[in-house]
Amino acid sequence: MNKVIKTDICVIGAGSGGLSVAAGAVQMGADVVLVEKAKMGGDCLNTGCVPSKALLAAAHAVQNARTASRFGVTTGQVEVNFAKAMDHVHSVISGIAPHDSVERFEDLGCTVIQAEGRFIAPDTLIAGDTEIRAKRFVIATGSRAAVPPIPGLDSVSYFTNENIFENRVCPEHLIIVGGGPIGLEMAQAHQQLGAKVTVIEMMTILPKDDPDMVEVVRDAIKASDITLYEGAKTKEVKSSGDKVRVIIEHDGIEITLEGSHLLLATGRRPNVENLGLEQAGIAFERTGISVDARLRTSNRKIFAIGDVTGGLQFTHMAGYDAGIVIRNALFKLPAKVNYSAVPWVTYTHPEVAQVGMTEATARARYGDNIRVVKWDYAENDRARAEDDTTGFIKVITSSKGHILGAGIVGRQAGELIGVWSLAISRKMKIGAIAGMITPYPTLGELSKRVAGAWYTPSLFSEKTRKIVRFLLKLG
Ligand SMILES: Cc1cc2nc3c(=O)[nH]c(=O)nc-3n(C[C@H](O)[C@H](O)[C@H](O)COP(=O)(O)OP(=O)(O)OC[C@H]3O[C@@H](n4cnc5c(N)ncnc54)[C@H](O)[C@@H]3O)c2cc1C
Ligand SMILES: NC(=O)c1ccc[n+]([C@@H]2O[C@H](COP(=O)([O-])OP(=O)(O)OC[C@H]3O[C@@H](n4cnc5c(N)ncnc54)[C@H](O)[C@@H]3O)[C@@H](O)[C@H]2O)c1
Repeated sequence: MNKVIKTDICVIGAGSGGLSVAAGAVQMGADVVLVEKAKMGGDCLNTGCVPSKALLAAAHAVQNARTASRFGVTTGQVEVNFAKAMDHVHSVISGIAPHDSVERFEDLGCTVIQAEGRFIAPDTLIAGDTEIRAKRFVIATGSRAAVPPIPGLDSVSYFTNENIFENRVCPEHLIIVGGGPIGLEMAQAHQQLGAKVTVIEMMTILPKDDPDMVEVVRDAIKASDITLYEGAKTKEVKSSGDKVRVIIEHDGIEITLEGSHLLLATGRRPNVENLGLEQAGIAFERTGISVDARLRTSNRKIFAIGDVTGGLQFTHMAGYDAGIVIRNALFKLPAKVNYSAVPWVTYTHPEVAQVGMTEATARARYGDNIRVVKWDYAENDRARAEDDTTGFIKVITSSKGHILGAGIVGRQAGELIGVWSLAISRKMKIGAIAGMITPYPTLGELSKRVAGAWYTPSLFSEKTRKIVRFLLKLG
């Protein structure tokens, strides 16, 4: 006989999205049941953002040591203990884990059930031996690595984001299929930690980003000894003793690569299986659960948020979605998502950050009725002081100066994009950024200078000179 719980909100999945809804809802007075079948914290904490950025931090430490001689610092031979780098990764995860733990959520007042959730009716979920009847459900079951249909893949062992952070031996030669954010972040991390790395991308790397910015990353990757094949077809994978062979076709030529390890970083699949979506009357597609602008599924009492909806798959988006659901489910407000000011960052060196429209999107929508301004890192004194002048900031505005989008490629691009997110979400004009006082010398001055560049043609024009000369004559 199943135990029956009646509750206000039942959240399925304790990752970035589910935890945000549960924590918010319970602290605002709702009865909340949280169902998680694996580790609390989901992908971001255990197999995504946190371990990848921690590994990159270790890799950057190595790179800084290797290149310190340009500052007159002698380090001697730089040695990497790969297992200790992974210890760092896991200590960061352990440090954050209490915040996402069962104990914390139970202390907040949630009922946490550690089992797989599956709908058996439009208003009932079963998890272990508990039947949960909720006024509202929130599906936040995330996504997993997509495994492409490459012949031979089932005969070799390979990494995905789910197991690569368990590896404690530096790969001799890591072959990565996929040149998106996961592929490139892992490529640089492993290359800097001492592995030989090859990336195979079927189209172009970072296909969702501005090609001008991607060009800067491509140059950096090629300069760093990572071998990159773009427009390459992965035809077959074979094992060869303790090695893996990957046969690709590139520029009409067949190439056999031999590596010690293989990583698949070829996109994501939403976790929609075994959820009983049909029993709950929830429509879904291969790309994810279909939702309206209020994040309601086709069963209006059930919401879906984060990666499982197949939209922009970022932790901050799952968190944003959670806020929309809380307003709808708890406060009965018809809050709708607005994705016009969503930033994203790929943490390569140089970093790539984007918010709002890219130049291509803006041109597709407004034709030539836009303005594009750029400013180089090479013109920034702080970037010079730190001997890291690669990159630029690019801002796209309407002809009247409304900010439509901004992209930054270079050092700390991710830290710099925030001001542009705020500007776009608050519908600011470029003058607001140009008028801002930024401390000297900071990379933040890049934003002010690019905004200033918007005014340069009119500010230093013959017309302005005539007006100034006239006014000065008045005494
Ligand atoms: C390598 C990597 C690096 C990344 N780096 C970044 C980054 O730097 N910045 C960024 O913003 N994003 C990053 N992401 C993306 C980010 O991790 C995801 O967008 C985010 O975790 C999505 O949150 P979510 O709540 O939708 O899903 P998840 O965090 O995946 O949580 C879903 C949870 O649901 C559980 N679950 C699934 N099915 C059931 C079920 N039937 N019953 C019970 N529980 C279930 C799962 O076990 C999981 O814990 C990265 C992803 C990867 C893979
Ligand atoms: N810094 C970040 O915020 C960050 C970092 C990592 C991941 N993520 C999130 O996770 C998602 C997944 O990352 P991802 O890099 O796996 O996916 P992705 O979809 O962004 O990129 C996958 C890449 O693999 C290529 N590809 C697909 N099949 C291939 C094949 N058979 N052979 C060669 N190339 C192939 C695609 O053309 C694409 O360029 C991202 O879109 C993002 O939402 C974010």
